[in-house]
Amino acid sequence: MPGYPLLETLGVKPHLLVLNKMDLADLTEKQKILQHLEREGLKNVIFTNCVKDENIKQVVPVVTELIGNSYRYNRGENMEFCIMVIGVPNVGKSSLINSLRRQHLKKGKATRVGGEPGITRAVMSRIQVSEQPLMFLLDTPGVLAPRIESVETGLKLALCGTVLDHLVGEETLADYLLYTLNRHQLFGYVQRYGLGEACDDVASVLKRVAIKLRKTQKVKVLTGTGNVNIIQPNYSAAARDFLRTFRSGLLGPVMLDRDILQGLPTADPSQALGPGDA
Ligand SMILES: Nc1nc2c(ncn2[C@@H]2O[C@H](COP(=O)(O)OP(=O)(O)OP(=O)(O)O)[C@@H](O)[C@H]2O)c(=O)[nH]1
Repeated sequence: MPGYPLLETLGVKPHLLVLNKMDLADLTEKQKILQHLEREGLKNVIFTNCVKDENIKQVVPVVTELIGNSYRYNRGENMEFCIMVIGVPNVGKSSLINSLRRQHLKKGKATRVGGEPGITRAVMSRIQVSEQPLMFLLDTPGVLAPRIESVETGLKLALCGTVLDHLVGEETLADYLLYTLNRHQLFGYVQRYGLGEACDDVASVLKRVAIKLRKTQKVKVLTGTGNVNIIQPNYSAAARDFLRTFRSGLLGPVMLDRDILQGLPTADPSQALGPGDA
């Protein structure tokens, strides 16, 4: 995500950037991502998948080391670690806490998870995630920067489900999704919806999606000679399905911020560009 306004506020505190939902991201250019983040002052980065508990075991040791190396103001002999989980809505903050508990305490859910932004409504009491060291996490409601730097950044955030879809408009988002898939040459949607070939007209794509899902509705049209019933695709339902399919990874992993990485030198020349990265 471009811009880390919280970094200024948190600058003095040790912090770890957890990039979750790694299963949905195209990490072909992982080194470039890390380089870019380092240039922004973010050195401690872990990619995770909280659904499959991937890389979760790295979190506690890294956090322990970071705190160990930091100035322990007001801590005295208190050996407890209390850490705040901060991030945009729907990024997986609650899932991270639950995953850490599964890994370290063999305990399940402590905090509610949901597929929509805004599931966590209030700062909850601290939740234990590790015994040795004794570590507590505070789940917080998702936050977005008060000002989004550009319309495109806003659309990327919306595509990731950080705002409720209807606030942007499902069809607008579906249009941006189609544009993104075509730009990244991710043509999985062509076969999935039986389109025959890539298409940049969102209405045509949504029509196919609606027909495939049988999401069509009868509409009465008044003509000069009387009423006629016509079958119309349910574009909203089709747009919702298109977005859901993308967000579950079925249209392939994507790196939405690829444009930001372009122009950065590739650290490892053996890292060939993947299909769609031309
Ligand atoms: N594919 C994938 N989905 C994930 C991952 N982590 C969480 N999710 C899903 O993302 C959705 C949001 O997860 P939450 O943990 O509720 O996110 P949150 O950041 O706490 O959300 P808010 O409370 O709205 O701020 C849920 O449907 C999770 O199952 C992941 O690593 N990969």
